Amino acid sequence: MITTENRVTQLFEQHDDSSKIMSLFLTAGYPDLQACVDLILGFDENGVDMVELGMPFSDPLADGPTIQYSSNVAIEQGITMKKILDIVEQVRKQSEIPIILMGYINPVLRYGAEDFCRDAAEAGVDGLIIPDIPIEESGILTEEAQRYQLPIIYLVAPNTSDERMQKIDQQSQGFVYCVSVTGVTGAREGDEVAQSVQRFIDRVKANITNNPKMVGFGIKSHEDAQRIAADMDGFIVGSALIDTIREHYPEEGWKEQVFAFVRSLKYGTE
Ligand SMILES: O=P(O)(O)OC[C@@H](O)[C@@H](O)c1c[nH]c2ccccc12
Repeated sequence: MITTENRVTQLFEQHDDSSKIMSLFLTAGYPDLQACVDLILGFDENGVDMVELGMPFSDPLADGPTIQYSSNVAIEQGITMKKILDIVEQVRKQSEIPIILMGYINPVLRYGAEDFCRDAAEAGVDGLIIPDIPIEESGILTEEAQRYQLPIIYLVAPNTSDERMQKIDQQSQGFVYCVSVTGVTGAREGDEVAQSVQRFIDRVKANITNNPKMVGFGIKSHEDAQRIAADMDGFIVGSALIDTIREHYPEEGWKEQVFAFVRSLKYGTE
């Protein structure tokens, strides 16, 4: 159990039902280090409730082309674990927005599980999502995460059985990440996501009763989000955000373009 109040826990406790919680996934160090800090600070002022900061990895098995692209940009510019934690530290000087680190286990173990959890907690990280550790293998991180009061958030997907969803719900802390489609990340065309997703959402509702539920994958507009997250606590957008950054960076006024997109995701077109 996480004992002291954590920013993620607080977010869900204090949130009223008037709107869905919006979490954005941004690759750490994309489009460059300083811009990444500026974006997160701006998110806080433009309706974003939580940030998933992606730790770039050279072999990202679940990432679609957009996120792979942003990871490659960050890696080419020399992103490291230390620099990722620096980003969080910089943000924490000015903002209390909940930040979750998301990435693969390999770089975490290379850094050292204990050192990683300690440094992450000290920098002001509020939780971890490590998609490639299943609950059965979470022992490599749980004790350390617990020691530094870092919730570990687990994922469910359409191919997760009812029974397994219940197990994951028992172990997950903070919320459960509901991946709405099987396959890699990325904005999908038309109604593809909404149509296939309802059965999954119904199973999520029946089996995940302990934790708040966030839904992600393929959401690219306010309308998508309202439809897909109707029965969820909130939604996560990654690729559509990164595509928007890619479209405008570094032209003049690029950040304002990105923030306008972010507001439209949360509130609809102004
Ligand atoms: O990009 P999308 O389709 O908007 O979905 C978010 C997703 O990319 C982000 O949360 C994520 C990035 N890498 C992942 C690996 C596994 C699960 C989820 C993720």
